Amino acid sequence: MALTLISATPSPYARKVRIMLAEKGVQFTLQTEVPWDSTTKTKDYNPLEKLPVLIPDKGQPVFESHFILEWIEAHYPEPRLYPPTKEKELFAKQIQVIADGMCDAGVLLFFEKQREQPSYEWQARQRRKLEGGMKALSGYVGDNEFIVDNTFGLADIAAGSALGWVKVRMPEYDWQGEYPNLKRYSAGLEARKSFQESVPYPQKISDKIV
Ligand SMILES: N[C@@H](CCC(=O)N[C@@H](CS(=O)(=O)O)C(=O)NCC(=O)O)C(=O)O
Repeated sequence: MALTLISATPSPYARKVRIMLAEKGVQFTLQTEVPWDSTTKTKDYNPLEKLPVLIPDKGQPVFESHFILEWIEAHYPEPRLYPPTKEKELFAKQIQVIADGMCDAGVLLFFEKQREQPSYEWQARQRRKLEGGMKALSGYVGDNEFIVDNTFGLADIAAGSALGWVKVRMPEYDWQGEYPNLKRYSAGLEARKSFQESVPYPQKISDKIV
């Protein structure tokens, strides 16, 4: 089955998908876009007009990153990247909720800063969510190399992608100084080939969006 992934250079959500496909050795075509520009093709495949979108050459487009990862694990089960028991799988998914939520808050913060009259209160609210998530991740990582059973998997893909995104998109946020264990954890993940092949970087947005 041929796969195409609609992605964007800074996208932490798309990076999760790129990392999982790479860790499973699944070949795919990377279609890099700016989802905020009128040139994007996302609306042709996702009624919510968001990337990532995974497009199999047979069947329906798959969208929403956490669902795309489940779809990949179901169709390409080896090597397993979801924990072996339901309880541990649910725990890994809860870590993904925290990681994705940090990115959601960070994205809202990023665009709020570009408004003609940014709301201080709204920025403070989003920053609290980001910082709260960071503290929670630090607690879950502890002194381990990986979060669930100290085995690389879904939780690390999600947490690692979120940390990599904050590092690029919010260089002023010194989470690595505040949480040395997260600095160590993130560096360990970024050394993996799947992470090295998908390092995020800013995109140029042409259209006015906020
Ligand atoms: N919950 C979604 C979030 C995806 C998302 O917000 N994607 C952004 C691009 S990026 O933030 O990942 O770079 C997008 O397409 N935004 C366009 C839009 O929201 O209209 C997921 O996990 O896939």
